Amino acid sequence: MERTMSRPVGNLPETIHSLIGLKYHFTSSWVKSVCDISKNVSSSSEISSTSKEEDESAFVEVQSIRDQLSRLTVQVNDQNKRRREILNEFLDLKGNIRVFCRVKPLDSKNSRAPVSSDTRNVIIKLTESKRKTYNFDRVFQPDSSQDDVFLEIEPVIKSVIDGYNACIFAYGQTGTGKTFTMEGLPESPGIVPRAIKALFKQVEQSNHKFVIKFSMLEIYMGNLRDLLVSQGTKPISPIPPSLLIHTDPKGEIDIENLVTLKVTDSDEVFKLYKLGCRSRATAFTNSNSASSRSHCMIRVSITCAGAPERLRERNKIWLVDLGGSERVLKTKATGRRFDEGKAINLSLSALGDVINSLQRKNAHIPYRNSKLTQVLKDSLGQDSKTLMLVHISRKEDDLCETICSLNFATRAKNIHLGQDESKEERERKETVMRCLQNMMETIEKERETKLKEIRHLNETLEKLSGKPHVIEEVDEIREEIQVTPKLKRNKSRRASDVFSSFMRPTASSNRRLSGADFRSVSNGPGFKSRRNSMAHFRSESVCIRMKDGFDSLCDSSERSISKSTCAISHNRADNAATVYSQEISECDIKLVVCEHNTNVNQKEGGTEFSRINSWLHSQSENRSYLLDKKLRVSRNISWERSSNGSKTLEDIEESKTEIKHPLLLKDQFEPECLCSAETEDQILSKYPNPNPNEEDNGSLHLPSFRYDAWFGVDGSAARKKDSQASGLLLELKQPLPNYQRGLEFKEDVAPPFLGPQGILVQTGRDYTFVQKLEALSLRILLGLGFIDVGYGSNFFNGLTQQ
Ligand SMILES: Nc1ncnc2c1ncn2[C@@H]1O[C@H](COP(=O)(O)OP(=O)(O)OP(=O)(O)O)[C@@H](O)[C@H]1O
Repeated sequence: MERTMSRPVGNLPETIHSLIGLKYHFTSSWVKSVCDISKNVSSSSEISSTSKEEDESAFVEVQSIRDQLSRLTVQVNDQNKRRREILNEFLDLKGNIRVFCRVKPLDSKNSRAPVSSDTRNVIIKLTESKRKTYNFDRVFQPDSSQDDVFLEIEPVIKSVIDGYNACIFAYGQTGTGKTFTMEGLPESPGIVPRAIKALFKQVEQSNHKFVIKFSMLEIYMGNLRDLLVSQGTKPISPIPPSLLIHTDPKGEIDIENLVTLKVTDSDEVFKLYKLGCRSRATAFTNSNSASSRSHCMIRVSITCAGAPERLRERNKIWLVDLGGSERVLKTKATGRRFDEGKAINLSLSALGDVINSLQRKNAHIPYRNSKLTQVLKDSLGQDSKTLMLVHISRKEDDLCETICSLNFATRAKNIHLGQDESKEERERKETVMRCLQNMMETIEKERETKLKEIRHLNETLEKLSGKPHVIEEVDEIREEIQVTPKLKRNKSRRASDVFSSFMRPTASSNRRLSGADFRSVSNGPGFKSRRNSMAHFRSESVCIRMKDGFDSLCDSSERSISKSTCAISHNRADNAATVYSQEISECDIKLVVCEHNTNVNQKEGGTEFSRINSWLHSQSENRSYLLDKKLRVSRNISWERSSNGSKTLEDIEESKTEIKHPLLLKDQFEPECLCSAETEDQILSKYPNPNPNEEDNGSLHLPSFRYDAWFGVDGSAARKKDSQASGLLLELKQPLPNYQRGLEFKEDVAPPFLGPQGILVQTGRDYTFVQKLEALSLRILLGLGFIDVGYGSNFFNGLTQQ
């Protein structure tokens, strides 16, 4: 009853009515309350009859504005929908996969140019009497400006606002202007800055709230690299989590662990873009002084909820500056440059195959043949808008490459057109397109007027009611940074706590599953002191460069995607120039430390490892190999590369500069710790700073050691009785042939190793493999994965005590 009395006067009739409806409850208190209400009516109306009128008129006004706003919003949404349909029709006529050609101006006027062009054709003069014509959706002449190019791109950007996925990429021989077209120069910005600006402008003009996110990566030698994450070059540099490509149930592609930043304006994007560009792999080549050695890919993701006119709630556009196609014979590239060129050409050819299959509407589209096409899978084909800009040179010297590029482009172009159109057909199409374009412009103008009206009404509404007309925000608006791990690490309860030791994830899979590791390690508590800096080591997964040797050891052409280094330290997140795994093939290494008694018996050790090995081999998914290794620590040998040091140790050499106080490995860790279930902090607390006078400056002290190692389960290697033994689990993405399973070191493979302990492999590819494996294991030891490695002592006890 109290509540009824306190209601506004306007509710009185309603209140009385409701009370009358409850006649059987008539009581003296009811009568009293009615009297109170009546009193309230008279006193209120006497006191504020004027303000009541004002309130009422304001209320009516607010109500009417709200009605207008709703009406206008519905109209704008209808217009958006209509515009989307027209734009789509327009783009369909143009072709969902469109191919443009841009001809680079000649460097010198005297150069002979066997290439000429008009707005749709490129004509190649093969001989005096023979010409070949290639036609395109549009040809940009040498004097075309960046404006001209962007004018053709703009409709695609609009369709991105409408919810379509899109992909714009620059293809062509190295040095023909791909980066110029995509990135441009400060005085003549290219597609990327213009597209970003256009996107934000469209978003501003829209009546919906959009969430825009930015990511940038490159595909270098077949591996994905996040360009927004600083890539360490040294063993102690942070490990960026591996980028893994996933397809969700809707068929959308997501890249696990890729840093995705929410951006609110184009300036933010440009800053990130600059940052990403700094990490790109470029190099001097014969054709271009700053040649891109990778495919640089920018992803702008757009989310907009509650916009029924959009095709989908979440979509994206990829802006790709492809690595230059090149003939290695011509570039005379050798070594790494050669390998880079080879990797670029392979993926470009895979891209060509995909586009060709899409154009032909083949049942099978070979997306899986390269990382590039896997990443772009949902942005190529179907309703996605694809634009390829083929770049060519007019130089006579480049004629061969020009023809190759034109042939590639023609393959891509043929798809939607089937055969070349007749002149009439083309003219008819152009008339329709012009008509559609006019319709679009009219709609856009009307929409702009309505949006202005909405803005004005919103301001009035805000003045009257103090509240703007609310557009619902999407959840993600509040999201600042999104890294996309498949599973987030549960800090309070780890998987390894829950599962029996056999089922625990391996260190490597932990790393994969915890994309946020990188950040959480850096920021987490307990990582403050310098001595604790060892705690940041996460040598859970290490990649090994497996050049030619490993390639041919593996049967399949599919490569591992894992990459990266061996250790992580939060205070070492330097911006060093990027050097990273260079070769296509890699293998993922997991460190498993096995408990042995000090006086390890060769026979026992062998049996134990064989058992573990056979268990691992039975896990066909893992393709894991256990490599038995004997670890020996010596005080006298510093961490130096010897004069006859092997080339394969160059990575290790890099770490030299980081060593300030050589320590003994065993001073820092004891074998039992290596398989202990203790946390990193617990382990580290046992190892105080050996030099307490020294200031705790957060620097990393690497152990200096040499070790005496052998791999293999055949037991042929001699062992020193007093050595501590431990085990390494090497998980290869590709199985090694059976005969390769037992591997041992050769004496002079890689100082500072001791040896020889058994010479099984002396020359050739196997030798290279072993060399690299050895270098790798040393790196692992440097990072020493004593932290949660997934397989603890229980695991081994469980196996060996059977
Ligand atoms: N249309 C153009 N107008 C003016 N300069 C151009 C044009 N195209 C390219 N250039 C210039 O040519 C040089 C090489 O261009 P760019 O680096 O963009 O080539 P690229 O195709 O990206 O090469 P790579 O594949 O090796 O990275 C640059 O100095 C660039 O400014």
